[in-house]
Formats: sequence, structure tokens, C-alpha cells
Amino acid sequence: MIEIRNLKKVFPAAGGLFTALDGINLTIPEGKIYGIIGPSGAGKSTLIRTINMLERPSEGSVVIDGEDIARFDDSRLRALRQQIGMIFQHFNLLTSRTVGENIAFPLEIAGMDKAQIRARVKELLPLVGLEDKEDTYVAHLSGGQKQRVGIARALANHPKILLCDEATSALDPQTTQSILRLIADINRRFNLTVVLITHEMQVIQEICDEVAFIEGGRIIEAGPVREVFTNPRSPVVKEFVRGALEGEKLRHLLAAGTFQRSNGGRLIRITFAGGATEEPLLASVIRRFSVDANILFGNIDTVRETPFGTLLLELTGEAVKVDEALAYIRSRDVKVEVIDRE
Ligand SMILES: Nc1ncnc2c1ncn2[C@@H]1O[C@H](COP(=O)(O)OP(=O)(O)OP(=O)(O)O)[C@@H](O)[C@H]1O
Repeated sequence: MIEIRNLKKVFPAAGGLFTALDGINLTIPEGKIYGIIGPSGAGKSTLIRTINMLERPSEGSVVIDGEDIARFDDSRLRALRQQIGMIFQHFNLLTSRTVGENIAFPLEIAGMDKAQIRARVKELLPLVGLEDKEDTYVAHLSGGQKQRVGIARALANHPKILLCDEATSALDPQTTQSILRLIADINRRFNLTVVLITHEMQVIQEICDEVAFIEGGRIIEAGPVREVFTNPRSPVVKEFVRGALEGEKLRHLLAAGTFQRSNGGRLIRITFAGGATEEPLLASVIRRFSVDANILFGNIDTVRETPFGTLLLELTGEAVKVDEALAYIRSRDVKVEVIDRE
């Protein structure tokens, strides 16, 4: 069990201090998949990084199995980190090494002998479905395969906890599904406690047992996923839930061929949950990148000048321009999901 109590993190910032985490209290039960979701800048990464002390809290405690790890010295932290695996959005692999050598890396650090390392690598490869890739350089792998290497490396030292920092955010929807299934499978097989951060409600819906919503460094709502989905209390969480359910509905309508598509367009769904306004965003996309944005479906409400809701768009134009437009939309304060390309 992980107990986070009155956790604060303050960073030095221009003109003073910035409070990134402001009194977080969370209890993460053993063997569960616990999701932490919130908008960009909410403090998700900072929070997950306090669970292995990559980020030292300014105040408060992180208690793992009865011990406050915020008080650990460097040598105890090194030992602790072997029990906590972590995977990352951009995989953080050693590109000059093969799959097998990447998986072996934490075992080398732990001082295991060569024969034992080989045996452990051989055990891990089939677990993540990469038994035929041991000698392949990781630069030659797809994103999903790279994340599988990341997972095998994270599991190498038999950790009790797996931290996932936006582990599927760089992957397409199908690959996301397969990685989420793998994480759920590992959680069950090894009774691993999984803490994952995401900005995608779908990830929470798919595999999490419990969820905490974070905004401005504070937990605004937390509880079992089913409860939060059926009875969200705060306006922001209600919007997240509505967006997720609408996404589900849209996928069914798309599968049924309900929308009139043009040829060669890229279908994207933008979810507004506060932040950028949709009109200036779309206008500037069309103007800057010479692409067309065909709105197939829209359901946006404005609450105190802040848009909440969904737009289903088809972007058409020169492929490079469409890519640039997508990168621009992604850089704004909205959630973007590429649904498919014709
Ligand atoms: N080392 C640092 N120094 C100063 N400020 C920081 C530092 N790390 C994070 N912050 C600030 O703390 C806030 C929370 O950042 P954090 O990365 O935890 O958010 P997040 O919810 O993970 O966002 P995103 O989804 O965009 O990654 C942000 O305003 C960020 O600028």
C-alpha cells in the first residue's frame, strides 16, 4: 500500500515560488491499478515522481509498506528504486543497445552475475511478447514494441510497484489497447501495484480500479472508477466523464458509417475541458496551415467563457500540412485523438 499524506512540492520560479502539489492525500491499495488524471500542468508527473523520490517533496510523507520514504537517505533510496519499476511516454531506452541489453541494464546496475542476467532476460522476453527480438537494436522497433521493452526492463528486478508516466500517450489507439492489456495482465499475474498518470479518460476507463482527478496541484475527486463514472460530483470531473462516454458513442457511430467523410482526410477528435477556445483554435489552424477542417460532429458548451465538450473534425490537405496542423493543435490546451486516417 502507498499512502501519500499532506504532500507539498514547491519549485523556485521567476519572481518567487510555485506550488506544484498543494496538500495531496491519497491511499493506493496493494495490487490495484490506480489512475491519476488531470489537465496539462496539474502536477501529475510531479506527483508520480514523488513515489520513487525522483522528486523530493517539500512537505508531507510518502509511506510505502509502513515506511516514510521521504526520510530515506540515498543508499536506501537506491535499494527502494529496485522495487519500483517505471515506464515513460518516450520509453527512455538506450538506443545503442539491443532489446536484450536494455532489459539487462537494471540487472547489471543491481550487480547480478551474467548467467543470472541472461536467464532473467530470457524469462522477460516472452512475458512482453518479444521473444524473437532479443538481438534487435531498439531503434528498429515500433513504438509499441519499444514500450514492451520498457515494461520488461521495469519488471526486471521483480518490483512491487509499477509507475507509468503517460505510457501510452505517444502510441496510436490500437497499440495503446495492446499496451494497456499487457499492463493489466502483469498487474493480475504478479499482484503488482500500478500507478499510472494520463490525460486520457479512456485509459482510466479501460484498466483502472481507482482514479484521482488532480487540478492545480490538488485532488478534486477520487474513488473507484465505477463510482466516479456513475456519480461524478465536481463540474470538471463531470465533463471528463461526459467526454469519455461521448467518445464511446462516437466510435460506434463511426463504425456504423454514420458520418459523411471526404476522401483522404484525417479524422480527429478534440476534447475541450477548459483552456483554449474552439473558434480561434480552428480559425488559426485553417489560416496557418492551409488545411480544411470539416466539422462532422460538435458538442461544445461554454461555462464562464471556458469551452467544454467534443469536436469531431476531418482535416484535409497536404499530408505535411495536416501533420503540422495536428502538432499545433496538440500544443494547445486541448486533448487530441487521431481516430483514423483514410
Ligand atoms: N523542476 C521544476 N521547476 C519549476 N517548475 C516545475 C518543475 N517541474 C514542474 N514544474 C511546474 O509544476 C507544474 C506541474 O507540472 P507537472 O509536469 O507535474 O504537470 P503535469 O500534470 O504532469 O502536466 P503535463 O500533462 O503537461 O505533463 C507545472 O506548472 C510545471 O511548470
